[in-house]
Amino acid sequence: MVLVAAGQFCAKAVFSKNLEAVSGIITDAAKAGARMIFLPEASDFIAKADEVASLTKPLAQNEFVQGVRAKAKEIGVWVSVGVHETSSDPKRGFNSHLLIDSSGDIVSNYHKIHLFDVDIPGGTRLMESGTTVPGDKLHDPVETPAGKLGLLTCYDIRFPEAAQVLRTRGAGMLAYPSAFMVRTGAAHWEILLRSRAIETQTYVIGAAAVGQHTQTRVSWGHAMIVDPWGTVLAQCNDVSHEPTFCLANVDLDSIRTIRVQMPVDKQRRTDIYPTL
Ligand SMILES: O=C(O)CNC(=O)[C@H](CS)NC(=O)CCC(=O)C(=O)O
Repeated sequence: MVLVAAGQFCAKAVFSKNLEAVSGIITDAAKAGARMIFLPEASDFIAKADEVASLTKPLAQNEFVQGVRAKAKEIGVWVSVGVHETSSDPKRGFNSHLLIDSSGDIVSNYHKIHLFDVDIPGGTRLMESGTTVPGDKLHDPVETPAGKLGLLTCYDIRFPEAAQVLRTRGAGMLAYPSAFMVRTGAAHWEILLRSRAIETQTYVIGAAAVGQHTQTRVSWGHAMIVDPWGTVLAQCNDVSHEPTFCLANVDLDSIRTIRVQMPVDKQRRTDIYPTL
């Protein structure tokens, strides 16, 4: 059994404030026994669309990233965290999901492949591709203290193929650092996390941004940890938008048991539909 934490807080446009918030989450979750701490998408900052390009930095010059790496090393925990990162396009950066080990080293850096370009009349309009370059690959799952972890991000959760590919490559746990809209979050967030967990028979960790980031930007929160049976083991509430986290145990034996009892991965009809 390995205790892990899913964090929730409200990032704003100031890196140092966001670093303070996640440092508190990392310290307190580690004190509670967590060995891996998952933080939301865009934890370094969430700002108005026209401010994103000027705030986005190379990882080496991002004081938020350097601060989280130092904290992970100081406390001796692994951290998954979403941040912005410059690309070769001066106007648009990557939406990066970093996995940092307990030495403070970045052991994987996944660039979100599905961008949130959505226009719901009377609801959400957000064009992520205006500020972001899509990634072009999925990375192999990484061996961590809580087993093999596959990295995805937020809107990627609507594309079950990506989860399935990581499961096929050995993932026992999938992390989706997120900043879901309130409207889509209320309707879909928990169902999507639980669906991916049930289909892939993996733990699914949804660290989540919460609350009012800018005048027009609000996130749903409800950070949660789901087990391979689809049970919500832990979740943060949306009553307070203060930095917080929820905790649950990852049990590698339970993954094995469920996969033996219901061997969906061996029962795919790839004679009828394509292998991913
Ligand atoms: O770029 C940033 O600052 C942070 N990125 C995000 O918040 C991204 C892109 S706008 N949000 C989502 O993907 C929400 C998905 C969602 O809400 C859904 O799938 O329903």
